[in-house]
Amino acid sequence: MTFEADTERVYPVPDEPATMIEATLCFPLRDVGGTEEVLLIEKRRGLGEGWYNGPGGKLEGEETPRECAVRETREEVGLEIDPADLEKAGELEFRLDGDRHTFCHVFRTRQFAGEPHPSEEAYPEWFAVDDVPYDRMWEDDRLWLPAVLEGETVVGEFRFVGGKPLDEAEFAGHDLERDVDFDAIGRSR
Ligand SMILES: CNc1ncnc2c1ncn2[C@@H]1O[C@H](COP(=O)(O)OP(=O)(O)OP(=O)(O)O)[C@@H](O)[C@H]1O
Repeated sequence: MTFEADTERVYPVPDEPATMIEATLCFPLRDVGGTEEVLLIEKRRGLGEGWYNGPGGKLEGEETPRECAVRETREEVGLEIDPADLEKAGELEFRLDGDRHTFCHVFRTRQFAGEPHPSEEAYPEWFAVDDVPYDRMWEDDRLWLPAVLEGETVVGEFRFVGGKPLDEAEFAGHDLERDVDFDAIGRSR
């Protein structure tokens, strides 16, 4: 539920459902003999099944986005990350038929321990950053992920239409801002 303040009272905005999902994506990066690589997962179940994405998922309980990204990366591919080593790289809002559907915090890191291994939910695979399989990913990824992999920051809104589920909806438009200083606006958590 979101609220809008006027001078006298605070009231709910009727067209914003209370069900918006808050989620994370995490992109581990490494250098192999001068080639920059990113760890993606092939999602084996749930939303976006069969597509590549970063490790990630929905916030649970009282955890912060950073804690969620660490937990999801551990659960999905077995890498251990210190939350302080995650760099906030983006905030993405996915809208479905005009309603806010998912708000996603994007992180990247070069510091992690362990070797990625498959889980029930995900099959991990390293890709050169200039050979990312955008044709097997969410349609919006090609619009913001290249910037994230180049070390930039992004804030974007991506609009889908055509009813649920989100991964069967049609991509209809977007707005994207680059070079956002998340520390300066107090949004690096
Ligand atoms: C619309 N365009 C999109 N583009 C890129 N990424 C998108 C996305 N829409 C959702 N995502 C991400 O997909 C993951 C699903 O979350 P995830 O918790 O794995 O969902 P799933 O339905 O499988 O639920 P479980 O928690 O496994 O039960 C989560 O990181 C979320 O940010």
